[in-house]
Amino acid sequence: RRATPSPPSSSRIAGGEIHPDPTHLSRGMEGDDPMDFTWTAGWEAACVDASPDPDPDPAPQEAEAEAESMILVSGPRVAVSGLRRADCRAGECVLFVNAGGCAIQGDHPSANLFSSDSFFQGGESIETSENIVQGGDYPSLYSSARYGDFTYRFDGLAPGDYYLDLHFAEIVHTAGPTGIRSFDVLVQQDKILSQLDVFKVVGGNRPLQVLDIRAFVGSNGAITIDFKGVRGNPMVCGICIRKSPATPAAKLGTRGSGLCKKCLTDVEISSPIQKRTAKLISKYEKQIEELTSQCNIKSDECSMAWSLVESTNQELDRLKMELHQKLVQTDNFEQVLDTQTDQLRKVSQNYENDKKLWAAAISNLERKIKAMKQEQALLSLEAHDCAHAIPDLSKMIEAVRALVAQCDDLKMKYHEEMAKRKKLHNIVQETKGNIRVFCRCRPLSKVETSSGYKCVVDFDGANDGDIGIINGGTAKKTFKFDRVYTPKDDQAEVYADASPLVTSVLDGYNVCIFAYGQTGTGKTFTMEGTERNRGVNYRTLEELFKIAEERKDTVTYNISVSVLEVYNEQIRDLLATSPSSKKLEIKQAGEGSHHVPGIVEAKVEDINEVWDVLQTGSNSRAVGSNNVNEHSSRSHCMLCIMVRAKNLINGDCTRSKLWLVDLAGSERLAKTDAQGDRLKEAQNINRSLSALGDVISALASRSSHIPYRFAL
Ligand SMILES: Nc1ncnc2c1ncn2[C@@H]1O[C@H](COP(=O)(O)OP(=O)(O)OP(=O)(O)O)[C@@H](O)[C@H]1O
Repeated sequence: RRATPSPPSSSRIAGGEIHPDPTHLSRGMEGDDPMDFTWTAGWEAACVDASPDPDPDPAPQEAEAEAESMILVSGPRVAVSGLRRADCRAGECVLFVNAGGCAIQGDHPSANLFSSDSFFQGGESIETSENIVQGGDYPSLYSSARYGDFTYRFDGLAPGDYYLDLHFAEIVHTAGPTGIRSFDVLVQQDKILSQLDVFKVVGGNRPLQVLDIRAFVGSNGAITIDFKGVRGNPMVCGICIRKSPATPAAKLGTRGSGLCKKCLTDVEISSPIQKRTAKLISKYEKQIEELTSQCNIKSDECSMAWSLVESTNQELDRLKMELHQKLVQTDNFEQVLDTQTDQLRKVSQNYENDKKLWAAAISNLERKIKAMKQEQALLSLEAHDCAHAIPDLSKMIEAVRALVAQCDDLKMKYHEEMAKRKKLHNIVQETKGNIRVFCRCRPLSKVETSSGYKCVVDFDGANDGDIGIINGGTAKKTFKFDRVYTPKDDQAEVYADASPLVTSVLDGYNVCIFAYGQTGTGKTFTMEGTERNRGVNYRTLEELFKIAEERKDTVTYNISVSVLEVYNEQIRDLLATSPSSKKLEIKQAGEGSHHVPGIVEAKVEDINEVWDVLQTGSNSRAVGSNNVNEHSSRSHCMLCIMVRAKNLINGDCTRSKLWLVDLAGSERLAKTDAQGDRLKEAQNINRSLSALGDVISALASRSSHIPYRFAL
């Protein structure tokens, strides 16, 4: 009958609990001798009765060697037969557990030989009724086993060195095959058996002992034995814990003796086990030698292989470097290629555009050539006709030359005539009088008319230059002028008499036009006028530019303008953008010629610039008010036009000035009721006008002394 691991019958399989025997262990721990267990009596008896196996069946050495190859540590030995009485060393034994089974009594009923299965955790108990071959003196030990993944933990042990004996038998897969079950065994967590395959070593229903496994118990007083399946479940039949004898097992030295670990002396070894151990050692030493020589060969091979690897790595590094350089070169080439591709694309585009343009140009040229050919054909015909007319052409050329000569002669005569005209024009002006006085009477203003004022001027003799002042019904008082303008005469008529003087200025003569009269009589209106009704100033400059334009082929003119104001005998530059601390003064440059050093001379190119200049001057002019005329100016405003002329034919240069003056009001002091600053202003105005009158009188009477200085 074969044992089966599952499902076991309740009577034959116990659950996986820890079942320490407190009685045994407490007694063992409490007593002075830890081996003083009741069940050890059975062992003692067994030892006494022990007798050599009459028919020992020595295990094949191959099987032992096979089992030893699974032992990872030095020291343990293998027995391929069951436990015999002769092997029992009761003096050393602390505990013998019948794994998976119950307690077994020895020859003395009072003492157990093996304790029942306890101290385990996990696994199941199994047993078999089949015969255990080579089962030794206690085959029932191998009829039961703990089966599965399980652990044994033995507590309460005195610290020190112990030996463990493990008893195995394959009682489940008794017919194999090899490798159906293999497992590891760890003692105190150190693996001592690796992939133990009991069937492989001894076959089914045969005992296998692994003896003398060393274990050290520390202060925790415990030994743990872990069984871990590699393939299938592990199983164990018995565990024996033995106290290490006082003299520990010595390492074998020479054949038949061992080296004591404590005293390092040779100890005689005579037991068959020790002999076998020595044999194994010799065998392993040979194997070690062989392995060492193989290892050396392999080391040399490794060394060579390593050198090869190193040289290969160096070559690999070199190749990597080369590859990197090639990649960099490739990148550079790609960039250059991209740039050149772009350039090529642009060139290609330009080429296409140029091609189109050239095609259009060629087409255009072809059309033109065609037209020119037609024209050339016509011209050929005309040329043919002209060839006949060449004699007439020569005559014509002669005639043109004669005309050119005649033109040059006429041109010379024209200039001579122009010079004469200029001279005669100015003689005429002088004949009219170097000093001419015109009188203009303005119309009554609306305020004056609505206030009931009446005109007291008689214009009956106006055409002859006479005006009469009707004075309260008595005989009228008559005054004579070079010309009288009635209120009906407009600005253009007033300017008509000033116009010839402009020609004189451009011919190089100095001219002065000024307006004189009481406040509010129309001086400013006459000289400046308004934007819609321009006065003498604007019209004069307009005429200047007009004549200059007419003469531009023969004379170039350079015209500049200054505007100044005389107020309270102080000169102020009305074109200066910022007030100057320097006092301006009139200097006499020659007889009848004056200038003001430092004054702004604004160069004007056309009449629009002139108007801007006149407006600037007009805005800057000092204006106040008094009770005669609210907007009357109390300063003399003087506009000076400087003309520089260059005759392009004969190179003559002239400089001349035209003064256009708007004098301050000439009313009498008593009539203005002026006081304070206004009185001072009026006094200065009257004094300057009086000096001007003296100059004019002296000029008119051709006096040898002209009192210019007082008038300055
Ligand atoms: N011929 C005219 N026709 C119409 N209105 C005129 C004429 N002359 C002057 N006036 C007007 O008379 C007023 C005074 O003229 P204006 O200011 O020219 O006098 P003024 O002599 O310059 O005075 P002041 O001495 O105070 O400068 C202005 O309103 C002006 O428009």
